[in-house]
Amino acid sequence: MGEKDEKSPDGVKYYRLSEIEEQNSFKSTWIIIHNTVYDVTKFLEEHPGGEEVLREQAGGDATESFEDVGHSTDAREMAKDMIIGELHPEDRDKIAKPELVVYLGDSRSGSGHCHIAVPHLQPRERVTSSNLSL
Ligand code: HEM
Repeated sequence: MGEKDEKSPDGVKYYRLSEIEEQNSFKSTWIIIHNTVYDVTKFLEEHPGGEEVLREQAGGDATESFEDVGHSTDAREMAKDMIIGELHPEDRDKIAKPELVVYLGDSRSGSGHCHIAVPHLQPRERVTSSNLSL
């Protein structure tokens, strides 16, 4: 069945983003965290953070919200049981967001801002005032 049955060399199931986006209902709720696909349908009611926050991310990329909460090691272990596969490599760019947007005011133009998006920085490499030299 073509793309739907694609597997990586080590047998991991790949899902296309379009398939994942359809799993956003009570019957089936999938979320993506770090390109891994989780089926959280049965976990919704048990989630200590509530089912609403998971629903909001249903069918899409929840990496940022998941990391913003600072989930415990226990939570990460729990999540492993819900893994059903991975986001297809060709679709990964579609959910990649710039990690940092720098706003530089330009007093000469007077018209406001210069936006520089810096893509593909991993969270642990997030630029802070201590390692950013302007
Ligand atoms: C498979 C995915 C997930 C698992 C297994 C999981 C599990 C947990 C667990 C065990 C806790 C209790 C605190 C801790 O141990 O860190 C928790 C708290 C929380 N989770 Fe998740 N979570 C998941 C995804 C998410 C996502 C995607 C969001 C946001 C959209 C989220 C939002 C929260 C919030 C806000 C709390 C804090 C509740 C509080 O401190 O009162 N979680 N989660």
